[in-house]
Amino acid sequence: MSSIQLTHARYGKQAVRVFRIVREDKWHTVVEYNVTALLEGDIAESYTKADNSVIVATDSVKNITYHLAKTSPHILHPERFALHLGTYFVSKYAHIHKSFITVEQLRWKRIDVNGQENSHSFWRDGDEKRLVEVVVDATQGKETITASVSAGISDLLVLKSTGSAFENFIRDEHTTLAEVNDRIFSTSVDLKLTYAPFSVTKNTALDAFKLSDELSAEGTAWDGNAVVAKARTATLEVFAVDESASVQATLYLMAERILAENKHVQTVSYTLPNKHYIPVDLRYAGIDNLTPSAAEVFVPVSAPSGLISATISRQLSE
Ligand SMILES: O=c1[nH]c(=O)c2[nH]c(=O)[nH]c2[nH]1
Repeated sequence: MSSIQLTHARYGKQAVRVFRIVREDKWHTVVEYNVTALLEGDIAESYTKADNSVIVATDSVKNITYHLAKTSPHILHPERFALHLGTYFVSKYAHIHKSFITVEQLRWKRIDVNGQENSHSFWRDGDEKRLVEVVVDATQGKETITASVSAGISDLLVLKSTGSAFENFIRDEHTTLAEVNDRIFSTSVDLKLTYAPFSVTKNTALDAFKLSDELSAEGTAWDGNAVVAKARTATLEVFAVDESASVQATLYLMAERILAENKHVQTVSYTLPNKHYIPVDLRYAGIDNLTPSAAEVFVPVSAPSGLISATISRQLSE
């Protein structure tokens, strides 16, 4: 008889919804996060022997998440909060060797009243999310903990009405698509940046968490709010001004600019659906709506869409 074994085990809480107000007198700042916190370690017997004595209840995982949302000085910085939370789990529990924290931040933007930012009123600025993924790895022991951080954005919907062509692709017996030198280009940007792994020290303080000066310098994962904001600007600006030969070519230019502007970013990954807009054929009415310069009425096609993705990495020797 063949034997079986547990080859992978990870558990925790997902979709922990956290809303936090930070008050500086009457000036309020708010964040809304969806947090997932998953754990690995010496937990096999909870699966194989029904032994719950190794389980930090997922309810406790949720409680720790809310506790830190109250006490962590880093709550307004999703990378820092995720690092604090992930390091806490592997530091507090001897048998937990790895934590996986993801934070999805929703967009609350301050309302402008007569050109002035209101101190306590916000609006939901679209479906875009800011994403952070942190893995805290203590499998080499609690004195040599390493953290890996990736961060980015998802669901940033963009469209340009010209400055995009698609020509010179393979034409064979399967081809029906016409070449176009002017088309609509629309995509929903998913962007992920990764940083080189770094070491963190064991930390069970619920109200403090620090990295070295070097690891918390400008442009590091610790500075993620600024890095992601800059990457977002680069994405939008390149998208807007590039005379796009294809989604692929524009994607590469965006990633190239992010790597050039952010020396601590190691890799840039984009996933870009090509959200097609098809000019309506009005020839039956004697109207030209098909030649690119005359195309004004389009059908937004929700499916299928192209799907273009790539990862662009910094050469290790750089
Ligand atoms: O930018 C594009 N890349 C493609 O690979 C592709 N394929 C396609 O049909 N249209 C497009 N557009």
